[in-house]
Amino acid sequence: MATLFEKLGGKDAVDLAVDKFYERVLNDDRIKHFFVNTDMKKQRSHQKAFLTYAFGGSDKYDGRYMREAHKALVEEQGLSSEHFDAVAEDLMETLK
Ligand code: HEM
Repeated sequence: MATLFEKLGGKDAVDLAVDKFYERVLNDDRIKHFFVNTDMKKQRSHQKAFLTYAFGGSDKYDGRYMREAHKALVEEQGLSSEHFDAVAEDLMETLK
């Protein structure tokens, strides 16, 4: 049976969606400040690996766990659910 990853269009589709998504995030005044010290080349590649894994396109993900990856942002920069909602909205707009 085709995986969700294949149904969504595979690598090309995920790559394009992630690139467009971060373009939108970095222009979003509600959340762009969280990314000022982030290496966006690495970030895009981590996110592609994570989504490929989440959609069933690979069976391993070597990146950090989500809680660990965002711990300092929560504790030191006040990352909260309102920022999550902004990210979710940007993702929905990207996929329209
Ligand atoms: C469903 C929600 C989210 C997912 C799936 C997600 C996914 C990821 C992944 C895969 C990484 C890379 C982990 C690694 O380095 O191994 C990461 C890092 C990061 N995320 Fe998220 N994220 C989410 C929500 C958010 C939100 C709401 C924000 C802030 C508005 C955010 C800001 C960041 C930043 C700034 C980093 C890089 C941290 C660093 O530079 O070390 N994320 N995220």
